[in-house]
Amino acid sequence: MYYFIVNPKSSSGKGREIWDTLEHRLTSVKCDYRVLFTREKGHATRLAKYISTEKSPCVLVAVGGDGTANEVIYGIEDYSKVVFAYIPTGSSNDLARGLNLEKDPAKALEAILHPSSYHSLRIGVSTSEGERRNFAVSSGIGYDAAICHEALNSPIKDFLNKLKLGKLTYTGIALRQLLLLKASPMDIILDGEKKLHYPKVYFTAAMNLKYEGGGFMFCPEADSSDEWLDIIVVEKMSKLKVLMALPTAYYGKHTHFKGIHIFRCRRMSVRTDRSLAVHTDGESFGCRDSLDISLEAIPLKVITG
Ligand SMILES: Nc1ncnc2c1ncn2[C@@H]1O[C@H](COP(=O)(O)OP(=O)(O)OP(=O)(O)O)[C@@H](O)[C@H]1O
Repeated sequence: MYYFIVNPKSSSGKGREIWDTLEHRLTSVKCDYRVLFTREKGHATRLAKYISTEKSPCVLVAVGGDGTANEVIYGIEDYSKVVFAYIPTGSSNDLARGLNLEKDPAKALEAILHPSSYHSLRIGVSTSEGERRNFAVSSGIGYDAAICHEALNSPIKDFLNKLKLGKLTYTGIALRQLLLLKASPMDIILDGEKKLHYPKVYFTAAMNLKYEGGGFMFCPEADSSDEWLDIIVVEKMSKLKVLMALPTAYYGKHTHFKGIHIFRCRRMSVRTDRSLAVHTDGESFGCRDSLDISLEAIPLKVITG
């Protein structure tokens, strides 16, 4: 049985239109399915929790942007009871890009109805002050999260999505946030052993997949099926240099810049002297001065083709 959790408001309202086309196909092939529409932030998590506990085993399909996929995964209580699938209808598409999923919704649906390949996706966990969030793509603190926080409430995103230029939202906001950006001291501990102190950090992100922010390949070696988190720390650069490094990150060539560090670990703790924006898969996890990141022990089975 297929359960579809659809965010009709994804990609500034286009999610509903895309779903109507997909549903036409589902009814024509007489597929056994149920659809549930999200009504507000956090609703996809509640729906996924209900389906994965009451209706499993099943295929649980998130239809929306990275935020909807994140909320659905966060709601799955027991990864061994569901197969997860994803139809991207958002603007940043980092989950689909990172897992090499079909980006065209109609083709993605065909792959889900006739699956031939699966991926064991290790899910990341961010915790802070007793709260936790899961992530499939990445979780970051500082500049990258400040961009996400602004994008979540941006009228520019709606406007550019309507012009099919949604990806530009993040570029525009990234430039604005760069002007406002203040570097912060950060203490970073990797696997409880390696202690790092950087006096002027712009951001630190734990990457489960290669891309975040709509295609920035921040950690070119990240592999979500392994037991490692790939970490990027960007520190002690002039803003002009950050501006020069950012476009090269689309191709993963930024790692040669002095001040950009890449690490691998199973656990990371970050401490700062003031609260900074935090994101999980581009969704806000508030502002925090402490953040602990690790990976779930059991992988989630994902249809990839
Ligand atoms: N019915 C709804 N009305 C308003 N917001 C919703 C609704 N359903 C879900 N949301 C929220 O919409 C936000 C954005 O969703 P999502 O990420 O799926 O789409 P997107 O922003 O278009 O895509 P992307 O993240 O790839 O840019 C999420 O925070 C989600 O919780």
